[in-house]
Amino acid sequence: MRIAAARVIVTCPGRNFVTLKIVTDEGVTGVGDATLNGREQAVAAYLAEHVVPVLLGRDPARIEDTWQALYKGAYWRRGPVTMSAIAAVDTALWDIKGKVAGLPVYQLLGGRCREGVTVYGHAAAETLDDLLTDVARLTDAGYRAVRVQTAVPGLRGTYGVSADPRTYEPAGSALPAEAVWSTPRYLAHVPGVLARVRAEFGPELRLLHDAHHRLTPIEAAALGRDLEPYRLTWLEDPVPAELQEGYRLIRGHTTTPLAVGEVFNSIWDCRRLITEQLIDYIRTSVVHAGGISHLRRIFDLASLYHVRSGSHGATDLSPVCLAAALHVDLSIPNFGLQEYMPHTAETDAVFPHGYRFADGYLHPSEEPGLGVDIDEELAARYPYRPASLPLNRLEDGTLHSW
Ligand SMILES: O=C(O)C(=O)C[C@H](O)[C@H](O)CO
Repeated sequence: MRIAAARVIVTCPGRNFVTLKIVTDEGVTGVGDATLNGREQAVAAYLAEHVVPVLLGRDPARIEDTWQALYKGAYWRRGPVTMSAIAAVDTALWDIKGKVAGLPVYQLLGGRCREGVTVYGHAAAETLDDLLTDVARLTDAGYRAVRVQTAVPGLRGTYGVSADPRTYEPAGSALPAEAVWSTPRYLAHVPGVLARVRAEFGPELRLLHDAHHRLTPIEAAALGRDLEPYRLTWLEDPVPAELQEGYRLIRGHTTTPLAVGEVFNSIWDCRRLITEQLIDYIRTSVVHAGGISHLRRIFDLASLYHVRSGSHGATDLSPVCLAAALHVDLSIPNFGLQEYMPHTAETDAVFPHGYRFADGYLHPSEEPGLGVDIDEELAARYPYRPASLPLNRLEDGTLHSW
């Protein structure tokens, strides 16, 4: 069997997604997500110009060899654009392999390690009372783990809080919108929020919080300490992760578990944090960390060091990525949690899929392959719309991490 065609499909059913569809000379197809929020066209061009020509005529069964060819063959290794493009190819080839074998991909990865994939949902609101209502919405729906974000009084545009709590769309305008940030206000506000949610919902509900790369290590250490009484499952992205020594400093001061990795692209970004046991959850995703093959490699390394998976799963990762993530989640020994934000009805229609949510768990499709596809005709009705992630400024105007 040979790869006969590979199509790059950019569509915007409410938000932009980039999908690669590989077609073999025997008519078997596979799909892979290549969406990089706010930089979609860079990956689309990388795929169309530099990857598709290399794929044509290759044996689709040679997944690892193709991965190595794209990684080593570029010479310019790693980075989000390259690794998202490689991810799309890798994911599509696993999809094809599953279809050819007549098995869901998780069976090819070693089979089930659990009955379902525990997911966490997102509760977010402007006020504490509305937040409690939103957490209740999720627990009523069966979620066992909830990420909790609120607006910080006095600040415009706090991360994670949108007008409609059921949607999360940070890339809301063609050019970057600007939000305002104050670490002192945030640090004064958040512990009270978690205290109230814990008091209201009791000890069983797993609670998470995302600082979204905004703190310094010592600020994060103080927050981690303040949050200890509320027994978080994790504090996410406490500091920008370029300076990984920062995690040692945080670790030295708090037992609040730490999660990071959604912006990481390769095992090399994760190695130190994992092998020095500076984190508890690694949040790399299929789409941004080189596909199913490379994600497995990262999670295998993590398993040696008591680090569990906690894959990124915001709505800017397409249903193709989520479907693939579930096959990985089901088959690894050190699964932790999977992030889950349901996509809109328009997105779900463009990406028909067989995964389903029940009682706090997601279950992958039992169809051969990944159990997800793209309806190309429908996708063509939603042309690309430029959309940028926001900027964040301190109250005095200084640019800060968003
Ligand atoms: O899901 C999360 O934890 C995020 O932080 C989501 C990111 O802001 C989002 O994927 C950026 O595109």
